[in-house]
Formats: sequence, C-alpha cells, structure tokens
Amino acid sequence: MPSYTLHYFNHRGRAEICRMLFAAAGVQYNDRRIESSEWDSMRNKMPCHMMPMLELDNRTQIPQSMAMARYLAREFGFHGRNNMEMARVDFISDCFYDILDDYMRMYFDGNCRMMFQRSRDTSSSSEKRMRFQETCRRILPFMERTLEMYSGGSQYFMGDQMTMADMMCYCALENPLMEEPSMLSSYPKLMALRNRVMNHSKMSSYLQRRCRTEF
Ligand SMILES: N[C@@H](CCC(=O)N[C@@H](CS)C(=O)NCC(=O)O)C(=O)O
Repeated sequence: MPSYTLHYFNHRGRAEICRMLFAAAGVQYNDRRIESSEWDSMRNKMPCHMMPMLELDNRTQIPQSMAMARYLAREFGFHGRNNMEMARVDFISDCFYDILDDYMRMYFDGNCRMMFQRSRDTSSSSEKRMRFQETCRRILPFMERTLEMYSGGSQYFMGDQMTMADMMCYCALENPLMEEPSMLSSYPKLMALRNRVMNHSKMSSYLQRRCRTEF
C-alpha cells in the first residue's frame, strides 16, 4: 500500500469525503492542513492550483476531490462491485457534490477565504443562496427516491454495504443541516441514512475524534 498525504485547508469541506474513506478503511494517512496564510506561496505548486490534493508515496499527485475519493473508494472497496454499481455510486456522490459545491461557493472566495462580509450585503451572495436552494430542491427528492430503490431505503444506497455514496450524503449535508436543521424533514429516509452512517462502527469513532472546524 502506498503512503498517502492529503493536502487541504483546515476545513472539512471538499476533503472530508477522503478523510471518511480513510477512516472507514482503517488506513493511516498524513492529514496535511494548510493555513490560508501559507496558500499564496503554495498555490502554484498544486496541480490545478487548488486543493484538496492527494499525494501517493510523495510522488504521484491526484487533484479534484471526487477523482481522489473515487480512487480511494475503489482501493478500499467502497465503490460498488461492478461497472453498473460504480455508476450508481458515482451519480449519487456527484449529486451530493453539487450540493456541497454550491454551499461552499456561498461562503468562500476564490482564495478559500471566508467572505461573510460580502455574503451579507451583495446580490451575488443571494444569487448563490438561491442557486444552492434550487440545487437542494432538484436533488434531495431524487436522492430520497433513489435510496428507496434498495430495501425500501432502510439500509444504504447500495443495500447492506456502506459506500462512498452514503459518506457523501453525510458530509455534504453537515453544514447545511447546522444552518437549517429541518432541511431533511421531507426526506426521512435520507435523515435515517445519515444516522446510520454516523453510527457505523468505524465512522462513529472517527466522527468523535476528528478535528473540530467550522466548515
Ligand atoms: N473541483 C475542485 C474544486 C476545488 C476548490 O474549489 N478548492 C478550493 C478550496 S475548497 C481552493 O483550492 N481554493 C483556493 C484557490 O482557488 O486559490 C475539487 O472538487 O477539488
């Protein structure tokens, strides 16, 4: 197994899915958290000039959070057993990524700096909020129906095995739910799924011991 280094800011954000996959697999990694004050001098060294980035054996660099997560999910057995199952895990994960992405854009500028100031009083921030809300309206009912397709929605998205799709449902909705605790009231199966992920033996110990950050 290679040595893994995960590079990201000191947030859950777009890297948390990888941290959850490492925890679910019980695999050690170097969780390199970069201060925003360090970022200007580091940006050009990152592929795509963005983070997160996953580095293998201090040599191979994989940018783009979902590509990283898919790679780890395949390595650790959380990405379905065949091409069709992987396609289902992928579209579910990408649906939750759309929510996460729109949510992050409401709060961070291009330099990954929080912009509460701007988000309070510009029309662009309310446009971003409307876009986020529209994304939730578009995706959450579809995800509730998709979950119901296996075992009536009483287990995980792929049945009895937790996959990356369930972890995405957990981490993409963390901050939105803190902001609006009732946002899943019309989606009881998704709510119950998140509790299932939270109580999964590997996840619950990770969630209790992980770094506490606002995002
Ligand atoms: N599609 C990319 C988006 C990455 C992204 O937007 N990263 C932000 C932090 S969450 C970043 O690196 N911002 C710093 C910058 O743009 O200078 C992914 O999912 O990895």
